[in-house]
Amino acid sequence: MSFLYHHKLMNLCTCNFSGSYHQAAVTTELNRQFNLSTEHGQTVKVCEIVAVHKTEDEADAQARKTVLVVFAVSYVRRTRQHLWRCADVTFHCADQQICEQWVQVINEQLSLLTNRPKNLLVYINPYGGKRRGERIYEQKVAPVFRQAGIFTDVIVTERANHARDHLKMEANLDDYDGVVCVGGDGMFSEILHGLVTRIQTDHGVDQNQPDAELVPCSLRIGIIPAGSTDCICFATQGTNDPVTSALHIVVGDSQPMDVCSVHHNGVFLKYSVSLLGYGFYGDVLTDSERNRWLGPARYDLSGFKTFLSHNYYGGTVSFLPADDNVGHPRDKLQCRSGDRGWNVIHGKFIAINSASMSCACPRSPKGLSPSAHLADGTTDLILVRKCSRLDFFRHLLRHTNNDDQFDHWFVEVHRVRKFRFEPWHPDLAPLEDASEHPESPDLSPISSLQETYDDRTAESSWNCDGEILHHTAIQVSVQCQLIRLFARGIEEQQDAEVAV
Ligand SMILES: Nc1ncnc2c1ncn2[C@@H]1O[C@H](COP(=O)(O)OP(=O)(O)OP(=O)(O)O)[C@@H](O)[C@H]1O
Ligand SMILES: CCCCCCCCCCCCC/C=C/[C@@H](O)[C@H](CO)NC(=O)CCCCC
Ligand SMILES: [Ca+2]
Repeated sequence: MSFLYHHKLMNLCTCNFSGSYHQAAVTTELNRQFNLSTEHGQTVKVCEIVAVHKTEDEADAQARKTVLVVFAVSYVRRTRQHLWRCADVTFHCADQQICEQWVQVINEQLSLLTNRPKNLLVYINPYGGKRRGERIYEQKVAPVFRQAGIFTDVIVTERANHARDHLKMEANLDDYDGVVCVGGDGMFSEILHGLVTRIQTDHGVDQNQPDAELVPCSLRIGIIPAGSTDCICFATQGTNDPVTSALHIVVGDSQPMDVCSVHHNGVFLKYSVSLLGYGFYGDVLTDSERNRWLGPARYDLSGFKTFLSHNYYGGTVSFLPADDNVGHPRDKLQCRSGDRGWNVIHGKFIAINSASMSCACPRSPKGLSPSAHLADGTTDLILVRKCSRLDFFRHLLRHTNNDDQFDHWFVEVHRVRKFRFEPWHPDLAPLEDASEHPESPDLSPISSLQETYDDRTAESSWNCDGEILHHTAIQVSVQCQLIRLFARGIEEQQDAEVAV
């Protein structure tokens, strides 16, 4: 369709619109993004149109005692805090033919947007979060997909790992443009494992090889949040709202994302995209699994209990820093036993967290590592050393306000490509904890093995995106941009339009 033809059609339209609601003053761009603008100064990009359809405005026709031809454009309207809504703008015109031409042209323009999915495979976890997955999908998401003309095959899972196994072994992936997960981070993890494992199997890649070059997934994943934390959704969209997610899927957004592969002695354990946490977050998760019946509140209860128990764990962390992070001013680390770029730290830690994305969620809107990037091939390794309860409380509190949670003597953060962790075993424990912070008043160097023996026998577990890992000694490697989501990262707030 040529620019001239557009232009002619638009002129015709401006002449013929009745203008009762919105005048159609139209501007054009050559790159498929011709805009519809209303008298309110609002602009609708074609790439943000959900659907267009002819309708009848009977009430208005009766009031005016005339037959009006009407077409409605449903489009993405940005409201507050990254929320997207589907809004309608209605155009009236007296001429049936012009109206049909408009609908046809807009539909033609939409069909040129090849990034939009047409067929989706949807998995719903009916037991995630507050057990509202099915209702959320039927009431809020399915109508948006229907409106956008997207075909769906829907599977409501019957057991844990149903979705993972179906993707791994049964699903005919060629039939779909994407997979949609209705649930929380645990459900996302199932989809991730099913999809990544299937692709590697199809390409003959052995996931047990920590250095294997994994094949990226061509299918994008959409997340309809219906879980307890929904951190992957929140951190990639800025909100955990089902309609917003559905609209990001409809417009065909694409956000590449890093995935960490976790191995134990050369055996593949799990993938992680958000948090790998040993100590505090591992203990919170272990305790919370006993109280699943409490729903999302289980994390608050277990968080409180774990905070009170104030455990710390001995271990050795080794990591390979990302190139551009060498010499970071916040880096309090002096390289000890460097081995081809690896740094080694022995210590006692309240928490060891690896955040491959910000991990923003409603509990902590800026997340565990606010400036972590989604697709840069790195993960932020946060080491929280043994400190007083009050200090740890201050650190936690800073996740909820604007203060810098890394600005404590007992916290250090490194942007890394790989890391390893080895818990201390009594027979292997070093004689001295060489990495204790010298400025710390309550951390005098430990001189006797006996004094620390009890600490060193205790082990925590790893929280891997909300799942417990059954090994504590792990090797982690970031796989740059292994998957893509139907998301676009968090938009700058000034780009958002306020509702008219
Ligand atoms: N039909 C099912 N019956 C029981 N468990 C299921 C079923 N389908 C999926 N699961 C499991 O439920 C677990 C929790 O699901 P989900 O992540 O959706 O919710 P959540 O744990 O409440 O939220 P979050 O992970 O965001 O904290 C997942 O580990 C998933 O494997
Ligand atoms: C004094 C008030 C202090 C409040 C401090 C709050 C700090 C919250 C940081 C939240 C970080 C969430 C990281 C995301 C982890 C998810 O992969 C995982 C699965 O859904 N959720 C949890 O493990 C659940 C983790 C829940 C932790 C409480
Ligand atoms: Ca990253």
